[in-house]
Amino acid sequence: MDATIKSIRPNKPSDRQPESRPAELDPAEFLAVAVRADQPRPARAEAEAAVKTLLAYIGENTEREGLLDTPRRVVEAFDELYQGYHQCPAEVLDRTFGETAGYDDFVLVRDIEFTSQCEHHMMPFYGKAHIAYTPVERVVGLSKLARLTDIFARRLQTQEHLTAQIAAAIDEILKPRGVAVLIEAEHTCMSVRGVAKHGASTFTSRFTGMFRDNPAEQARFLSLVRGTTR
Ligand SMILES: Nc1nc2c(ncn2[C@@H]2O[C@H](COP(=O)(O)OP(=O)(O)OP(=O)(O)O)[C@@H](O)[C@H]2O)c(=O)[nH]1
Ligand SMILES: [Zn+2]
Repeated sequence: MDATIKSIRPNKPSDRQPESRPAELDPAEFLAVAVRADQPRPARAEAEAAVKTLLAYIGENTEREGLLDTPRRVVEAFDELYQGYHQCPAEVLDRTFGETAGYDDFVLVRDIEFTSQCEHHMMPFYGKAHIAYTPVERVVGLSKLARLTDIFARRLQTQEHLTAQIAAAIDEILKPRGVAVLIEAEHTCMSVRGVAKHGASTFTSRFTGMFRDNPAEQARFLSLVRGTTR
């Protein structure tokens, strides 16, 4: 059985949205730092105690030598995996360059590796993001598209939400002629637990502006992503 989910197809006219940004996306979530400095959060010691509780829950002896430092390590790993809550997408795309010699095609960065955590099970999903945008006069540093991907990936996510947030941030901040984002990923909550299907890939895409309105541009983006130029 082919478990691959493919949601990519050129938009039919009836699919076109008048707004490039989906209504459910709040600019506060894709433009700003997600955790405000004044937001109350549990102390680190409380987080470590919670890890100890989970260890006891699975039946472990929390006092054995090999586990003594585990709560600290887990909380440190969380700090790393979820650092995107403290990072600002708008700042990453802040620096642009104007000397483009009138460049007027889209810019595509393909195969941006990422790891994110699914918000249903807090288990990793990982894969590649492919991002294109068509600049208006100014371009952004290429690495910034990868940095933007990491900011959103290092938060609890669904793949659909991650895809939409990346597109919305680029759309809102750079105001390009269009954005195309395609993400392909494997979800460990689906491969190592639950239905346990290894190798199933999930594809999600978001097109705005000229990519949304012009199926030929979508097709050109998709063929470049697949490595087959037209
Ligand atoms: N749409 C979407 N679903 C996801 C994503 N990550 C995980 N899921 C799914 O979230 C669903 C949660 O379903 P529930 O029935 O509430 O939870 P569950 O009992 O653990 O489901 P199973 O995984 O089927 O065992 C599962 O079908 C997951 O495969 C994602 O990024 N997008
Ligand atoms: Zn999951």
